Amino acid sequence: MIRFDAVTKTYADGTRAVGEFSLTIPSHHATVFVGSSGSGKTTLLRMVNRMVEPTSGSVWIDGQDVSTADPVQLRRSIGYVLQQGGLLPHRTVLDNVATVAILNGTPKARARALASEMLERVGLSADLGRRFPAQLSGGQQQRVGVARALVPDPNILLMDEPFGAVDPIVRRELQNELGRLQRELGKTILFVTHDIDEAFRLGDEVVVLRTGGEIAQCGTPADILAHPADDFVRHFIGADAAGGDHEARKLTTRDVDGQRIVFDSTGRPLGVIEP
Ligand SMILES: Nc1ncnc2c1ncn2[C@@H]1O[C@H](COP(=O)(O)OP(=O)(O)OP(=O)(O)O)[C@@H](O)[C@H]1O
Repeated sequence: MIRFDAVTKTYADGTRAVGEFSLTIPSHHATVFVGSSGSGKTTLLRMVNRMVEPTSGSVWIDGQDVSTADPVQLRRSIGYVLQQGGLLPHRTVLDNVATVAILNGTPKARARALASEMLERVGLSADLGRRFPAQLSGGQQQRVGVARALVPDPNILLMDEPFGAVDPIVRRELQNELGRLQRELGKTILFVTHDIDEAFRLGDEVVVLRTGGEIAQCGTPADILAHPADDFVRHFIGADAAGGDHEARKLTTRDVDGQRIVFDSTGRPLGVIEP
């Protein structure tokens, strides 16, 4: 469980990125922070592994205040996947994936075996492990980023727009794979995106943020779709006919063969909401 307790963040230049933010994130679920650029999503995510220190307030993981944890240990115990993979360019893919396990004290051979297994698990063949990151496609690099984060078997996985830089088809594939992995592994995932469709597809719980890290609405995708809290949320999820940034669409849900399907205004199915 991750708990944000009245955290705020004002950067050195005076930018108030997060007002006062409190939220409990349940274990073994995927929680998605979604909001437009500058709403404070990344700032909040990075408070969890202390890459950003709150100006006031605290973040707790399973009852421990993270400000009392050793930051290096903390970061090694939490998986972190970034938009631009963050892979080490001069190390092979296999070594990239094995690195954190080695740093955590796993013997090299064992770490490499784990890395190889994890590459397969994220849908990459073992022989890709011998390549260097630049010899992979963007989608493959993101899979490597996910594998690398999972090798130390962290309880928590932080994902900051991990699929933002790949084309829509690959993006959809990666989302599906992550959904599958999550069903298998049951990690506590905190995922940041500005894409509401991605948020609804991946989140058990979705937190819609306004500027300053203010929570506009928090709930399951079905709750938010069925009962948007206000005009801001209605607009953000594209459910208002006025459109704005999003293509105008009215979303509806319908139960089909025991599954809850989301449809757009033209009747096109957008996806299935997991029960
Ligand atoms: N190091 C920094 N110094 C000053 N201001 C910052 C810093 N990092 C972020 N900010 C500002 O804080 C606010 C929140 O930024 P943050 O990156 O958390 O938002 P975000 O919702 O993740 O945005 P994006 O989707 O564009 O990544 C923005 O106004 C941003 O310009």
